[in-house]
Amino acid sequence: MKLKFTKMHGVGNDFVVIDAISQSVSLSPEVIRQLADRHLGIGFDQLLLVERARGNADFRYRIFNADGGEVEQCGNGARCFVRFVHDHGLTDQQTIRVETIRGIITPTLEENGEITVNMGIPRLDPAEVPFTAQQRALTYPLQIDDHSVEITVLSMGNPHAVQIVPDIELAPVAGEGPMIESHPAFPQRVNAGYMQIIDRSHIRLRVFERGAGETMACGTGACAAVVSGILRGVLDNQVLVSMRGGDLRICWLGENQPVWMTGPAVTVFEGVIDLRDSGQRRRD
Ligand SMILES: N[C@@H](CCC[C@H](N)C(=O)O)C(=O)O
Repeated sequence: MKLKFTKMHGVGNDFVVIDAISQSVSLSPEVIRQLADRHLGIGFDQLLLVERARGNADFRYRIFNADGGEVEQCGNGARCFVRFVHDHGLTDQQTIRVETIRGIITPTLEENGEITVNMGIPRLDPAEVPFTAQQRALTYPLQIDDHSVEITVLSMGNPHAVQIVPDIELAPVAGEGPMIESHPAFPQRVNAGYMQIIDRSHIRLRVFERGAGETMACGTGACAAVVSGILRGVLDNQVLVSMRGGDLRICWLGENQPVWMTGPAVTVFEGVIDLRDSGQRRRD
């Protein structure tokens, strides 16, 4: 079966986006893992499926990590989704309503080509993350091997654990990130964020993503880090988040308010892949 796809990125977080409205698409987790392989497949952090809405939204949007698991939310993916449906003539609306597993998001294509997304209200109750703490707290100690880290835990539709570090370049993202990601306190695993405060309106951020490893940028991670910094009293309401792949602008006015994210989305190339060949790309 031949499948048309578009390779895109949002500040370096890369995607394969597939129109599942005009093509019939059924991808097992194993095929997604093969396609995600950067040597034997196409290579991506996440795969996005553009589908017809089931309710009264304009589209449905499904997100799969490179490990083949379906997840609830993806900030950089939401911006690429908007660029994709516009470039492919699937809509001419500036603001579109998109169904995700965790409800509807409403991204807007701005005049300058950037995309602003209402990412929804952050969930701070541990049970909603999910996180095993009994009560809500500003930060929680998390025991990792022989040391403990102080994390803020919240859901942006997907789970995040954010810690403040003095220097992002020295943060133990590769060594510690996987241990936080699969810590038993997070029954559905978690995205592990490391934030360096530059000043009250600027942070640097690295994220070890659940199901994908460290990425060049994480949109929901940027939202979670800013919410964490505002709750801790070290950030203002509007923050520039600098990641290895580029910058996002995040705005949050406080509890029970949605988080707003603005940034670019870029198409890299269009392609066609023959899924009948994908079994031969396996390493095992
Ligand atoms: N890169 C994304 C987040 C993708 C999902 C995440 N890895 C998860 O498992 O929750 C973003 O830009 O938000």
